[in-house]
Amino acid sequence: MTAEPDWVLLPDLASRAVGGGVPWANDEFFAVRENLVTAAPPQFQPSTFGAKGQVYDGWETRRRRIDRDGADEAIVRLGLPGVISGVVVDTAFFTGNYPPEVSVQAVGVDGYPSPDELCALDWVDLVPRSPVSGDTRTLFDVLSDRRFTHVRLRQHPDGGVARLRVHGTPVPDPRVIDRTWLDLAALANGGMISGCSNWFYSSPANLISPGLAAVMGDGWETARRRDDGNDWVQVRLAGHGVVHLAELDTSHFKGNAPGWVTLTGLRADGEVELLPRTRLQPDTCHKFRLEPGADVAEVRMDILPDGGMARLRLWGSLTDAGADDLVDRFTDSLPPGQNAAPGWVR
Ligand SMILES: NC(=O)NC(NC(N)=O)C(=O)[O-]
Repeated sequence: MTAEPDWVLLPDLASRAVGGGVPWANDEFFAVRENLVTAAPPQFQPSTFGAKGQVYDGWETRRRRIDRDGADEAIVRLGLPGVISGVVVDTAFFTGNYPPEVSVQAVGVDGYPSPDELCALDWVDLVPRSPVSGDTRTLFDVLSDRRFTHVRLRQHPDGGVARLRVHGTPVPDPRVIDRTWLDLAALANGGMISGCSNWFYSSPANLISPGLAAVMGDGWETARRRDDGNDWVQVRLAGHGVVHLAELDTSHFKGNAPGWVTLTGLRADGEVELLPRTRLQPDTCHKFRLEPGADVAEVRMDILPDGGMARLRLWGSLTDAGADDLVDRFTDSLPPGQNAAPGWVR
């Protein structure tokens, strides 16, 4: 098996789990476009026929009879706009009906465009027209430092794709962030997982995803440890900030919540204790007020000894340097010539 690129560990910016959607497709005769961004892996049961044909967990168009050199297309709205490092086109279970070729384009747009307005925009090529196989995940590297809000998948000429995964780094819009009180860990605010001891069952990015976890699989869960160590996860905050309140949510982890937790701030000049060893209860959202102290850019959560957690929220404020950094990340990812100097919401 060949190793996958590091970017597959970056969050899926298109996933429904982070608010992604599919506002438009030119055709979805056999299977609806929304399946493209379903967070769960695709499933298939043979010989399940609905009114239109075999049921597929993906987006599937009809067989073209005119314009057989044309393409079918679907537009995906990223739940987390950001810089894209790679896309995965997954044709799982599409065997006699996958597209021989796909291409992917993207656009970065302000506001809330309608499907008609999106179709009329100038799209940038991310993946040129490229071959794919049936029932296969095909990974495409993307080289761009621009912030995109929407992605368009084209199937040449028609067929079915189970999932489109768009991996990258969220770049929040500072004009709609309150720098005096925000969740410094949240993906939506520019927080990122920067290290993790173990993600056997589920991804640590779930910890800092939007909303509540609906089931245990929506959180982060490690394998059972059989040594004397402990599991941990590290979060690079939205920017340098001071954390005032930690929200540690063990919802759905009933027989496998950690026994205890600590929070440690990581600074260039060493470590600072944010939360001393504290007992946790299963299936409970804990809120702990922290002594506001040193500003930190990264926080490590140690769970003792192992287990799982649904969400980690670190509420606080950005320092001036942290706020400047967030604005720079946004302006640096705008297209050339577009130098919006965003004002802060206070
Ligand atoms: N057996 C099929 O999958 N046939 C067709 N697709 C569906 N969904 O029935 C087709 O023509 O691609």
